[in-house]
Amino acid sequence: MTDTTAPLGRLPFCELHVHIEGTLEPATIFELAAAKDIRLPYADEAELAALYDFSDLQSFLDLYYANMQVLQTEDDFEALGAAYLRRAGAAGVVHAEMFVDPQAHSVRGIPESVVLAGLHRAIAAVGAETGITASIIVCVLRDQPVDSAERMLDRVLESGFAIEGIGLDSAEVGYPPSLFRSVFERARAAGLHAVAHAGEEGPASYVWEALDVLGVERVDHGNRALDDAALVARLAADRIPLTLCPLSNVRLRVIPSIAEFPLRRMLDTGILVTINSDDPAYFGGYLDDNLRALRGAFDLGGDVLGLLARNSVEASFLAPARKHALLG
Ligand code: HPA
Ligand SMILES: [Zn+2]
Repeated sequence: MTDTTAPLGRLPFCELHVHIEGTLEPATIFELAAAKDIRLPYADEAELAALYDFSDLQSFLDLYYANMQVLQTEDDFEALGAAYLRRAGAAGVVHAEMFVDPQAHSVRGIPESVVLAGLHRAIAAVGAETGITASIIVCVLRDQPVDSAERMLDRVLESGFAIEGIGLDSAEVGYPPSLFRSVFERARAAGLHAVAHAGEEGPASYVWEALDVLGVERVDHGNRALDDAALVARLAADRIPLTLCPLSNVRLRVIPSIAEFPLRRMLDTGILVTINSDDPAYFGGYLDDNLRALRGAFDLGGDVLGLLARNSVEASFLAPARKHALLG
């Protein structure tokens, strides 16, 4: 019998694909709404939870953006970030690179500086408490105009807050990465790392564009890369990591069930794959829950878990000395 109770064990994992707004738990949505006198369109948590039955990425995004209305102040973003970091740290995550969607907040009148100040307070507070480290990757909403992304980047850079990188997320099909060439060029010139969601619902050609037009160093999801042998060879040869998200793939119907998650195929190609939670409050679990689901489905041995932990460290943007210390 495989022991599925302690999936992270003592292995040091980095989480590289988690949307901080996707850690907003139903109970917190109701608490924040009550505190602010916001009328939610659901009577209680059970009615909200019943909506977490998604048919595709867009059906999830509609709820994800609607629920963000309860996030308004620096304190709200601090509490959101702190709750995630405590939860992740308790499961054994030693470092997290957290996505945030500034345009989803600025459109509601909440400046980038408020969002970033709250998240930085959370990183400092929980870091001091537990030793976990974290950084922030600001994501461009690819279904919004390029001009909106340019202004978001301007304001993030002007804010002076430390930012690890730029990413690309939201509705994928119909919004190829190449639309955002100029934004990514400026971000990389400003010293930011670059990543992008590609090949979750969109085709392998979007993964090529993310690499060759945006210059990304990691691809988020990237499942559809398996459709293209030349792309697989490129990802493996250049050691471009994929940040895979098993429970997300099941809940957004990218795959029919966890048993179809292409972990073995991915590992066999030699691509540097990592396991992540994406939007844990929406998709049924945090990083440890994702690993537990994989262990339940695939009878993974300690060797594979060890490899996934090492890959997560290698794929992170941590300084070489810290990587070395974590890799032992
Ligand atoms: O899984 C996702 N895909 C694209 N955009 C997102 N924004 C939050 N989660 C996701
Ligand atoms: Zn994602």
